[in-house]
Amino acid sequence: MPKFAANLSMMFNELPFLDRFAAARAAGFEAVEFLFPYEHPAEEIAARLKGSGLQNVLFNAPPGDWNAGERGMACLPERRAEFRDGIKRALDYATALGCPRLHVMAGLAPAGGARDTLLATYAANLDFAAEECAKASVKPVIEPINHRDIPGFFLNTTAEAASIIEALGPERVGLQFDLYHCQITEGDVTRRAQELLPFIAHMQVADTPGRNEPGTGEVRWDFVFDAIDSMGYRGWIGCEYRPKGETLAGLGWMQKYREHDA
Ligand SMILES: O=C(O)C(=O)[C@@H](O)CO
Ligand SMILES: [Mg+2]
Repeated sequence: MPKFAANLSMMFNELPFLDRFAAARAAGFEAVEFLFPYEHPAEEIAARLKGSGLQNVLFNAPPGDWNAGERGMACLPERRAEFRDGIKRALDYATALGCPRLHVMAGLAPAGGARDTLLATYAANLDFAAEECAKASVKPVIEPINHRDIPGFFLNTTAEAASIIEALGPERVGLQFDLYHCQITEGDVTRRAQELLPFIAHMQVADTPGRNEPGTGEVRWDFVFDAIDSMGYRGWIGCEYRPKGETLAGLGWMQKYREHDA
């Protein structure tokens, strides 16, 4: 049975961030993910997790100046020191929150930047992240992102991600397989999931093209989730979608997975 985690950066936006934990638990979730915890003390988030009986299964390393458009810095040669500091900061949070996965965003490829240099920086930074994460029993994950949502993002395809992971060692760095991005960039999502299964350490989902709940767009999710389950994926699937209306009203698609569980 697929296991779904609520993405608290996108879901339950009717509430302030810290109140979304209890709301997710009341809606039946047992796990949550979010983009960035850094505006809140780790102890405060840990208390919300404990108080709601939730586990935190994923969050992101500091991305640089998000409001200025930055989307990570792992591929940026001149940001290596900042990248390293960010990984250490993220691991302090991961330790406090008991979180097993850390999403390390590649960043935007600078105009005119030589791809070989960016790739070498990306690999070296991920190697550093893998070393540090291993000490904290955390697995860093990388995610190919479509060019429509983040134009210029350095990592776009699952093939690129797989070749980087293969070089670094799939036991050290995993794939964050976001079916929404894959459907936009590549399609063929169940075949991709099957081929990439040995690399996948976390999944995320939203329907396409609107990035809303499963069932609001073009994909037949019953088929996809059954296929993912049958192929033996037992990790978390983060609900990284923007609810079309109120979060709770849009959770009908999950009902059959809960009823099956009972
Ligand atoms: O956008 C996504 O997809 C993510 O998973 C985020 O972590 C990065 O924007
Ligand atoms: Mg994602």
